[in-house]
Amino acid sequence: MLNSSTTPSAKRTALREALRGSELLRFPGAFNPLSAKLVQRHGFEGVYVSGAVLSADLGLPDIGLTTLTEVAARSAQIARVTDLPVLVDADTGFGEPLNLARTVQTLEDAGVAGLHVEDQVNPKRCGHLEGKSVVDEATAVRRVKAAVDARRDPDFLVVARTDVRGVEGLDAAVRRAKALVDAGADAVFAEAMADLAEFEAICSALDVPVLANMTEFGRSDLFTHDQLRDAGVRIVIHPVSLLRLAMGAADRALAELSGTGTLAAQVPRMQTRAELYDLVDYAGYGDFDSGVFDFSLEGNRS
Ligand SMILES: C[C@](O)(C(=O)O)[C@H](CC(=O)O)C(=O)O
Ligand SMILES: [Mg+2]
Repeated sequence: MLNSSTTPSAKRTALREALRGSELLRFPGAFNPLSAKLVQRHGFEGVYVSGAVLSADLGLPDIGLTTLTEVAARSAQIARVTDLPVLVDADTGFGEPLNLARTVQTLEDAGVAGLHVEDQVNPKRCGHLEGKSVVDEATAVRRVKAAVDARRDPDFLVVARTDVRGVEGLDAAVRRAKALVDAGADAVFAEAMADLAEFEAICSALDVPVLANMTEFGRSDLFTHDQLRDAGVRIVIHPVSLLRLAMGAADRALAELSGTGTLAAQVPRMQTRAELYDLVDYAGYGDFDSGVFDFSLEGNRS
């Protein structure tokens, strides 16, 4: 009922603990708090909050237009309803290193377990597109150092994302990643690796966990969890997948409604009222106060 049953600090500690093991941690991207609940229900290890989803949700392109306030507010709403650790896309940190320090503390206050900050030049773009550029090593290192130094909870996870692979190739990406680890990064987000061999190479070159991004319509093939685990990857995100699926379904349904005047044929594909009520735990509210949930769904169409 209401919120997560555990504290932000406990979620961070649990994530640290899980990263000390050897399992692959799977973080689907939630496009709202409700979908985060669904992610937890399906037994995943964490929830990802994607910048691409957050900006698309606001009807904006993913080019660094969203603000820290918007990202923190959405992240807090999502973190509040799940017991899972939440990892947030902090883009380039929302400013200079000092802003990045503030970003870390604001996201700590939002109750999330960690963030990733990338080494792209602002305005940033999707890491799987042409034409992105990266900052020099000193600037990238300063970003990560600022993030690491600013955190007050030592378990808050600072993931350094490097976009160097798509710009200068794998060797340069590995060199950049090593510099970011030396600067204190807890993990490395290896963006836009071309194939599994590249994931293997970067995983074996680093002694911190590596994150893989299985975004659709990107540069990397969609490897399975088994393939990624075997390559040494420790965290996988599916950042935009649920939004793409939901929007695809909404688009098709609207076309059908507009064309036929009814959604009756779509009903079998919908989340049912009972499923929705179960996910938001109406019953728990009824246990707390029987006056709140004293109706039955009997007699409703299923
Ligand atoms: C991971 C990512 O940063 C995101 O915002 O979700 C994007 C995803 C995408 O645009 O497909 C990325 O830059 O890869
Ligand atoms: Mg992003």
